[in-house]
Amino acid sequence: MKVETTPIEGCLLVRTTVLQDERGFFLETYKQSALTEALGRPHRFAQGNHSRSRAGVLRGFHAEPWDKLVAVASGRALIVVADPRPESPTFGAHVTFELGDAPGTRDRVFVAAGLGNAFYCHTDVDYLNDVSAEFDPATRGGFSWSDPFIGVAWPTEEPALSPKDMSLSRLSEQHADHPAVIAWREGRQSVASRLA
Ligand SMILES: Cc1cn([C@H]2C[C@H](O)[C@@H](COP(=O)(O)OP(=O)(O)O[C@H]3O[C@@H](C)C(=O)[C@@H](O)[C@H]3O)O2)c(=O)[nH]c1=O
Repeated sequence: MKVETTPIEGCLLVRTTVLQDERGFFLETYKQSALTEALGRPHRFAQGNHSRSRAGVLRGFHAEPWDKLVAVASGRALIVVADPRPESPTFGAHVTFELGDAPGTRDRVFVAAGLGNAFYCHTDVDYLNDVSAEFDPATRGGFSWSDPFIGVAWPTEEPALSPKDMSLSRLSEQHADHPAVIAWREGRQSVASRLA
């Protein structure tokens, strides 16, 4: 298992090694020591979640005050992690991963508390996530999947969304006075350049 950093601090790619044999495969889903070393801080998981979605569903962006380790157990999904932390040098930027059945991978994505994540289902999808705190609806945050300030190249402009996700406001509205939002609005700086 190899844990790789990404341009967004707190978003890690947990590269798994898939061991195939005549029965199928085996893989380790995470190792506390490898994650702790890559994160530079201790972590623990307190709850496990499993959702099933049909093809064309998009869930997110959800920004929650707990760490998450996400995976696609079956089907294939586009996983997107965006940075809504106003003090972060990568505020508004995003990274993407294709997880699940080939051409996706069996890797996992670690999403630190405070980041936002979303996924789009290319097929029917079983999505797993371990989280570092028990669910508390009062502390959940989120922002719109379709904010041009974030600029995700989603596979469709008309995904199936929950009413809650449909009603989320844009990050660029939540932080309308942020210098990066102003620069983007005035056409002076693209958000993608914040990853450089
Ligand atoms: C997240 C969660 C939801 N629920 C309930 C609330 C609601 O009645 C039902 C469905 O909730 P939601 O519509 O918010 O579920 P969903 O949109 O699937 O939320 C998930 O989105 C993806 C992107 C993630 O990464 C997850 O961590 C989680 O935020 O399940 C729990 O009971 N426990 C939980 O931990």
